[in-house]
Amino acid sequence: MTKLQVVAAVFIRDGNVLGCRRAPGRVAAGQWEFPGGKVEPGEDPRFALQREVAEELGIDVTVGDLLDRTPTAVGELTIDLACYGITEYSLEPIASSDHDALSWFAPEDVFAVSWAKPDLPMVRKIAAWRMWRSQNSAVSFENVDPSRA
Ligand SMILES: Nc1nc2c([nH]c(=O)n2[C@H]2C[C@H](O)[C@@H](COP(=O)(O)OP(=O)(O)OP(=O)(O)O)O2)c(=O)[nH]1
Repeated sequence: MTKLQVVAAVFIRDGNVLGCRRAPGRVAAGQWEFPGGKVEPGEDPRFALQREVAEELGIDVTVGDLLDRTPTAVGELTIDLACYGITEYSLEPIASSDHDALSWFAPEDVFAVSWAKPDLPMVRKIAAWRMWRSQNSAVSFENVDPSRA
């Protein structure tokens, strides 16, 4: 089975998380995911994520912690998806070359849309951040502890 190493960016703004809808004509069009893409052979995953985000969203980011890494079988492929928190970004993401919609989701609203299957472990963690936020005034990377999700 072919394994694809894919990296994805979890942006947080005011406690909301950025989701992107794959544009018509792309693999898995219409599904929601995080910005990112495939790691090239021999490439550092964090560097790959910076490169993909720059290509797709046209912005520079600082890549923080690995929040989730789960391999998922999708047809004949295994998607080895690693999701990293983005700690700083040069500009607000507003448009993407690969997506036809960008939206910020509160943790309690993440399941309002249909996510790509490999993204579900990360999305479940985000949904669990609601409990964490209810004990704290705001969610941010400074006070989200991924081990609690
Ligand atoms: N970018 C991204 N891809 C994801 C996610 N979840 C998921 O299953 N995928 C899948 C879709 C694709 O099969 C693969 C990544 O492909 P891509 O098309 O985004 O990557 P890329 O920009 O490097 O590809 P390409 O257009 O250069 O061929 O991983 C996700 O959250 N973000």
